[in-house]
Amino acid sequence: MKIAFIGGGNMAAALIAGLANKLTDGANIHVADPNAEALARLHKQYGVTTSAAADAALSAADVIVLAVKPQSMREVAAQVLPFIDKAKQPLIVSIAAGIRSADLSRWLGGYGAIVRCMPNTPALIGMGITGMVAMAGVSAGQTKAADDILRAVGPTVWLDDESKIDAVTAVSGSGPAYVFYFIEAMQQAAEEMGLSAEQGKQLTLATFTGAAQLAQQSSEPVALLRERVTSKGGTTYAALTSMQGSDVKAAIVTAMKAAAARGKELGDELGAAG
Ligand SMILES: NC(=O)C1=CN([C@@H]2O[C@H](COP(=O)(O)OP(=O)(O)OC[C@H]3O[C@@H](n4cnc5c(N)ncnc54)[C@H](O)[C@@H]3O)[C@@H](O)[C@H]2O)C=CC1
Ligand SMILES: O=C(O)[C@@H]1CCC=N1
Repeated sequence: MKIAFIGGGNMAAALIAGLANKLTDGANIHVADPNAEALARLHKQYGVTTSAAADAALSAADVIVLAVKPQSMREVAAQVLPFIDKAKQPLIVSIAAGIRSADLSRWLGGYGAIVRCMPNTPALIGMGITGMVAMAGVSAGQTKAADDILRAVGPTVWLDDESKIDAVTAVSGSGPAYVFYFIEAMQQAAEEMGLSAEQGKQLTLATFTGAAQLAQQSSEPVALLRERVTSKGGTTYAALTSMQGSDVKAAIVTAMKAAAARGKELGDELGAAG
């Protein structure tokens, strides 16, 4: 499979790490990006071919992954359009937050073979997860190709309704940042209570990994796992009572709804143009 990436930034690099020399040879991956340093790094690490902008190399691609910022998608669609081989009908995969398939299709002159995805950065170590949805014009073979590409970096969750992808963005797309934020807070507390930075990091990260694995492997609800840690009148009870006093759960729910609302707003704002 020949895959072209338009945009070779954080998320593209994470996807390429999972794909190159696994699903397909590095030499079968082309990356177009004006950032010469990013291209040099990707070429050195994976043997991908590169160019400073969308060019004729795209015509050979079976799949074109659009991995630029949502604000650049309309301009990038115009740059890509002349190089889409209409007879070949390559699959377009968009990973941009907010950008709706219908708007991208319009910017690509009414193109129908589009899959919209929301991956996340743990893809870099093969532990990502991606929500995805296909436009009606996507063939079964192309759906499988999109699934193969994203599954190279973790499980995929197919949606029946594109509007749900804003919720996926709020949960798993942005989610790693919430987890890192929680880790930062726990590390800060560990240090404030006299542990070294290294000890705080080790204890916090092992706790996150262990708790996540336990939740994953257990058939019991996560609330029950939480209750098992929480002895009445004990230390965990003191911490959770403090969190409830600050309404931490409600704050997290509100924050995630803000992420989903921003995804929809990006779609409204950017999709309205042209
Ligand atoms: N970073 C994340 O955790 C996630 C990001 N996304 C989506 O992935 C997309 C990319 O995000 P990041 O990789 O984080 O951004 P980034 O800023 O790291 O990468 C964007 C890249 O696009 C390049 N670029 C800009 N204009 C271009 C053009 N005309 N042609 C080719 N390349 C061009 C930039 O030089 C840059 O290297 C965004 O739409 C974002 O919504 C989706 C899921 C998770
Ligand atoms: O923050 C963002 O907009 C992107 C989409 C999901 C993660 N990063």
